[in-house]
Amino acid sequence: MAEPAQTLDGWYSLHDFRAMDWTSWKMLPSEERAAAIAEYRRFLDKLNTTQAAKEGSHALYTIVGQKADFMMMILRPTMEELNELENEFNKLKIAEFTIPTFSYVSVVELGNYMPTEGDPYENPYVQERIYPILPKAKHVCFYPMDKRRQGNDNWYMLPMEDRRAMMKSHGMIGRQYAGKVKQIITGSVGFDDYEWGVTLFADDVLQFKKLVYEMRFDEVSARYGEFGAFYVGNLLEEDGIEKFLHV
Ligand code: VOV
Repeated sequence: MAEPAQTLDGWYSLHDFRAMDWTSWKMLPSEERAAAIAEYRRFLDKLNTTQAAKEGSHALYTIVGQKADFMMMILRPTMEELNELENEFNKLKIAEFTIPTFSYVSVVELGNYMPTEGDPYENPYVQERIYPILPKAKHVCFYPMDKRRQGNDNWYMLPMEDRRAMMKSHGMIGRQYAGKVKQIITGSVGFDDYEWGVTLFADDVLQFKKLVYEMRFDEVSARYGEFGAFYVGNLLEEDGIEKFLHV
């Protein structure tokens, strides 16, 4: 049996994609719409308080294309907290006008392909990576992915040294995008339908295409990567919520 990679696991993650039911939303009297927006903003204020205390993080993006209208990504120390927040959102007035289109449950993960010194959970670099405060980047890109397990191309049958060498090459490509793209890799084996969620943040949306394309030529993606649906979106600042929901 090949040696499994050890993972360092941080905050639990929920990506929640919603479409808006604009027709019903438009039919709501304007004062009720305003009250629903105010209630949603109070919910976001609560998330902001948690984030300021570094007890979790969240991000809000509009989604381009028909797969969804917006996405909330929420990070919390426990799965229970994620579930509570999901239910809390679903009980808000605004949720009555949203249609869930996709969700993804995972946990922020760092592998041991690039070893660190000492107790990794005490390492400030590791802590920053597995308990990340999500950046206010202008754009987000999310997709789930697997490593292939087919015939001769079975990632999980490869010796550790081979996988480590390939992950090193992967990391070298990624490093060229330092300062342009921030990646958060969340592990979802046992939690959701793919093995990882890839969430990328960038101010220049074109960098997603350049990075993902370049990685397609790298062995670990070219030979072993299998991908789910891609979502791309634009930052929804809290003071932009009213404009987004204006009808
Ligand atoms: C922004 C760039 C960037 C950088 C710097 C980067 C670096 C690294 C390093 C150093 C490591 C290994 C250690 C660890 O942290 O686990 C990883 C790990 C991983 N990556 Fe990555 N990755 C990037 C970016 C990046 C992208 C764009 C993708 C999607 C692949 C594609 O083709 O679309 C990806 C995937 C992953 C995955 C699924 C894992 C876990 C694989 C496993 O088998 O465990 N990743 N990644």
